[in-house]
Amino acid sequence: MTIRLAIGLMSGTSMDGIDAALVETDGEGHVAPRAFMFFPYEADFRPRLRAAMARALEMHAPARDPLIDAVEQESTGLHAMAVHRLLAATHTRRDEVAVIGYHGQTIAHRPDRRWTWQIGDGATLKAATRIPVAYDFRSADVAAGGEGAPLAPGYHRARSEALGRPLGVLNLGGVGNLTWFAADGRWGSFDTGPGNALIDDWVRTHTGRSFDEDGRVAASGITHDNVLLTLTDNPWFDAPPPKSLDRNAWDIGACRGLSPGDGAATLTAFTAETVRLALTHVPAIGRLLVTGGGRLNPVLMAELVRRCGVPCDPVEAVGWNGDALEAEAFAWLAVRVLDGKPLSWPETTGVPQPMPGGRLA
Ligand SMILES: Nc1ncnc2c1ncn2[C@@H]1O[C@H](COP(=O)(O)OP(=O)(O)OP(=O)(O)O)[C@@H](O)[C@H]1O
Ligand SMILES: CC(=O)N[C@H]1[C@@H]2OC[C@@H](O2)[C@@H](O)[C@@H]1O[C@H](C)C(=O)O
Repeated sequence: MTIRLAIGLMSGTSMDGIDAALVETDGEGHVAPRAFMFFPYEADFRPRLRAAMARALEMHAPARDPLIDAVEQESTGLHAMAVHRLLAATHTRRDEVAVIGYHGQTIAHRPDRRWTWQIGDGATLKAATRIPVAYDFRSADVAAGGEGAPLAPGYHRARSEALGRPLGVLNLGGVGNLTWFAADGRWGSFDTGPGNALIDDWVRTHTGRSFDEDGRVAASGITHDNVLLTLTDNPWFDAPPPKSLDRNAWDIGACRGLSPGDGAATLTAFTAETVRLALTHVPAIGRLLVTGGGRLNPVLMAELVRRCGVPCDPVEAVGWNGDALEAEAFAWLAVRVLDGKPLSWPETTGVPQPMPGGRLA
């Protein structure tokens, strides 16, 4: 097994910025995270990104578009800067890094139409950093009939091997996704529903802040069970996995007319309820380790425990870094791209066979 140094870059569906992780790994069970940095997007970049997303969702299939092209070039430049700053902060020479795993920014995800669209120009990032770049991680899976997401589960499996089973790893980013490991060795993954996306959208619309810091807005309100029922009364939750979601699959319309606090409380309860519904599709998992920004929201965590009826701990409880985990996953996946190994499995995305993927610049 070749052990390499890799950088993972994840700019997730929360659109808050770029997560950058430096990891030493063989793309299997050897994983030594070395460093993590977060580069928040400037406030004026986020509306441009949202506009690119809105444009992409109107399209029948990915196509060149001046607005999207401009946002892509800007985003690629920001990722190049993130790499340079990570290298400088960790005193790492670029020739020590075997590969960058460049996820890119998902602007639309339509596996039903057999496409998924992450903007980010791998060739430009390679030219700017002079490090090989693995990118376009999801297309091969979707083209083969998989969901194209989630892709971090292989990394969750590699990291959790020593932790025992059963176990669930829940990522609460913009969208939520669950990786489950049963006591008998079975495993699987799928998207659970909105993570923080609706809470963020509501709080931005009603308070102007970009997210509900420490769940304070939600804590000031009460959950409207009738609205919660409307939100959960959706056949998507009954559908068995595999399944995945576009960030904008749901919107905050059902909460129209509620006070800021009540809307935030109801949407926070909704996110937790979607996880309870997700658990009805999998064997008993015993414990949930929670990663992603949602683990920092105490109202959401309390709702999770109450509704799911299992202990829910931030991944820090087992020594992982919940801000870095998904970026680390793309470093690990990039090393697997170099080695031509599968990135997804029938259990994780529903792809017919274990599926290599990604492109190399
Ligand atoms: N202190 C906090 N209190 C409440 N919510 C928080 C806090 N910190 C972060 N968050 C939430 O976490 C979100 C960011 O989560 P994360 O960084 O995991 O998203 P992401 O990288 O876009 O994820 P993904 O790609 O998995 O969708 C923020 O938009 C916010 O909603
Ligand atoms: C299409 C896309 O970008 N999906 C993301 C999104 O954010 C969370 C959830 O939806 C997950 O399916 C995926 O990201 C994680 C990191 C993954 O692929 O594992």
